[in-house]
Order: sequence, then structure tokens, then C-alpha cells
Amino acid sequence: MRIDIITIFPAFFDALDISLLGKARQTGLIDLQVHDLRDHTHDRHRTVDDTPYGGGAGMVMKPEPWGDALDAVLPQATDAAAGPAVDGPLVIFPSPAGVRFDQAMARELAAEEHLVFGCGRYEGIDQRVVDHYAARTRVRLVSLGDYVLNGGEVAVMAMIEAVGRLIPGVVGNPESLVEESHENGLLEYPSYTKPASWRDLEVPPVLLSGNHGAIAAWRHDQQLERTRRVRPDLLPEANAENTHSTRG
Ligand SMILES: NC(=O)c1ccno1
Repeated sequence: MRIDIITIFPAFFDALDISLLGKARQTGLIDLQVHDLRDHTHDRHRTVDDTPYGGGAGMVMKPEPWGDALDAVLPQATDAAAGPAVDGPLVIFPSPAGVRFDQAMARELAAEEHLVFGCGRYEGIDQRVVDHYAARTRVRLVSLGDYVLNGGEVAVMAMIEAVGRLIPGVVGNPESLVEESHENGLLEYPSYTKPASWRDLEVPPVLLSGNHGAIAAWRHDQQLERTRRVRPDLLPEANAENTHSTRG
């Protein structure tokens, strides 16, 4: 997979040189490039923002640097009349106004060949950038959750971590990806390791029993209990009820 990140804070992504993602970059599993938006400015101050039309607080990111930066990482525009390329790169702009990122989207993105992440700052990027590229390739605004960050960089780090670990070969043991929270729609069960007793707290005896059937059943029960307690909205019956209510 190829990943391009456009940002005014390239150093933010130095952490992608370490751990599993760093190894995936070294082995060529992931070709990840970070681009400084200011390299696509042409004035002495390397200006990337200006005051908003219509007034209001804050600054808006100018379209010209974004146009130059995105043109540099996207395939040359084909016939505009043909509409957005369905097999081209997917351009993602993190935004609180975007669709919610979740494990299903992480799996979807892990199947892409080329992702381009545009990190907005200030009050955001001039809307014409989104509109222009949506006519040329697939563009998606994606939100980590219902809160506001100072920019897209933290959201991109989280998405790249969630997506990168699903790419075959990145995580040593693919089995470890199976019984995780949200993989089967439930939260994961609690985990324990040696010692069997720690500060008068014991490992659940079933886990020491060697009875694999009983262990599997206990773990599933734990998933259900934890999901009911922490995230009842994830339970199938909650979704079935919602489906019914949305039909009116
Ligand atoms: N909630 C978000 O994903 C976000 C991205 C940028 N600011 O907030």
C-alpha cells in the first residue's frame, strides 16, 4: 500500500518510523511519504492560510498550495467529463464533519492500493479543494469522533495505525487480529498472564483449566457482559431495534 500525507507539521509523523509500521515501511509493505504543504507555497513567508470570506474568527487554508500538493501525489487528471476515477487513490480529509471512522472502515481502507491524507489546520481547508478533487477522484471526509482537534494529524495517525495493522504481513501473528474489540461486533474479553496470583488478585480458574471449550465459552460470555455494560449500542438487538425504529 502507498500512503501519502500532506501536512504543515511533517515532524508529527516521525513516530511512523518506529514499531510495526516503521518495520512495514522498511520492508516495503507500506510505502509512506510525508509531504510539507509549505513546500508548495511560492511566497517568502510560505503562506498557507488567509482570512475567511464572509468574516468570522480564525483562518482558512488557501486552495493554491493544496492544489499543487495534491497534484504532485495524484495521477494526472483524466477527462474531467468522465467523472471521478473509481479506481484511483482515495483522498481522506479528517474532519469533525466527516463520516465516523470505525473498524469496518479500517478494514475497507486496508484493501486500498493508495491512500492520500490531507491534514487541515486552522478553521479548515477552502471547500473548493474538496470539490475540485471530488470531481477527479474519490474523496472522503472522515471523523474520529464527535469532538474537535486542532488539526488532522492526530486523526491521520490513528487511522494509519488502525489500517496499517490490518495489512497482511504487518502484524506478526494474524491470529491476534481475530479476537479483538469490534472484530466480531463485540468488545474483547479481559486478558491475563503470569503470575497466577498478583496482589491477592487471581486469574479466573477456567483459564488455568486447560479446557479449551470452557475457556472459549467463558471468553464469549465476557465479551457479551462487557459489551452490554460498556457499549450496549453494539449489541445486535440494539441494532435490530434501531432498524425497526428508523423504518417508523
Ligand atoms: N474529530 C475529528 O476527527 C477531527 C479532525 C480534525 N478535527 O477533528
